[in-house]
Amino acid sequence: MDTNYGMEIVRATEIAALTAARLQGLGDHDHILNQARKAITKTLNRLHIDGCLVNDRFTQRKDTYQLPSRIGKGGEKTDIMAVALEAHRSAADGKNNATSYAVIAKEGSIQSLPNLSMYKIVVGPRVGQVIDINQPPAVNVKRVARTLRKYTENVTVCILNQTRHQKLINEVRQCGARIKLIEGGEISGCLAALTGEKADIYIGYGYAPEGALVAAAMSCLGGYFEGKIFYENDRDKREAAEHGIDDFDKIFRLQDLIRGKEVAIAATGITDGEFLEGVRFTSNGAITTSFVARGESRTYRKLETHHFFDYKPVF
Ligand SMILES: O=P(O)(O)OC[C@H]1O[C@](O)(COP(=O)(O)O)[C@@H](O)[C@@H]1O
Repeated sequence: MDTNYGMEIVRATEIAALTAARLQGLGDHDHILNQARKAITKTLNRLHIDGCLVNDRFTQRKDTYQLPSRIGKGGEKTDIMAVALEAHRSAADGKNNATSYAVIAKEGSIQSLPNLSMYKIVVGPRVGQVIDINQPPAVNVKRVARTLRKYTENVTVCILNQTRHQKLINEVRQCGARIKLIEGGEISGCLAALTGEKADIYIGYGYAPEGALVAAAMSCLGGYFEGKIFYENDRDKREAAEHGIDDFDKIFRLQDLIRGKEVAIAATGITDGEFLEGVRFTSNGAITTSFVARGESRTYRKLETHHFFDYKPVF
């Protein structure tokens, strides 16, 4: 891509984060999600791109504001993913881990995925390709421990707090590793494992489209990912086939989800999370924490942005 779009899309995640943070804790799940989606759309639409929206989990969901299928003012053809507000229930309930994400990539390079569950294992570049999704969690945790030269007891496994993860949680407990249980926001849990700052490995079910976003981050930061779509019935398989998926046992890895290095990702924290701090309001504005990364250069920026509402009339 001709432009470093990372610095452009971070403005959109910042605006979505500021918008959502204003509604944090008010308890209205749909409203906060819709407002964040409107805000990110407005800013992304100012970009000089002809962006094709892919992997929006809320497409066709009734009562949810719909992002347009083409984004931008026109220009370079790109793919674009926008998760205006991940963990919207957490944000509406005033809980942790709500984050805004956007990804821009060369046209046709992002795999379109069905709106189905995906089991994922994510590790950072210091761990690399030692994991195997077909092995039990304890085996993978022990491989991570060995590679990082840590005692298993000192390995931190990030898991979403869901009832269907109880077996996983028990197995990890039995092997002695530490657990970081998060209430929502699997992407931020995966990114925590990628950077290795707050977790060493992420394991568990989430949505398939989120897998592509994690893969985009991995194209920029390194790391290793394996994901398997969970099919409950033939209808799920037909849905996957519409996205060009015909191998229903396929293990998805980075190169299956993001083709090439021409990708940029931005994220801004809304509530405090595993990966980024949430929005902090001040007497005259707010401070946001974001990260921006680009696949081609692997440059990774962490930004603290000071917003002054006197000069941002929309707030
Ligand atoms: O519990 P479920 O329905 O499998 O949902 C898992 C999903 O929930 C989340 O934690 C939060 O989802 P939302 O962004 O829709 O609020 C995602 O990160 C994750 O993919």
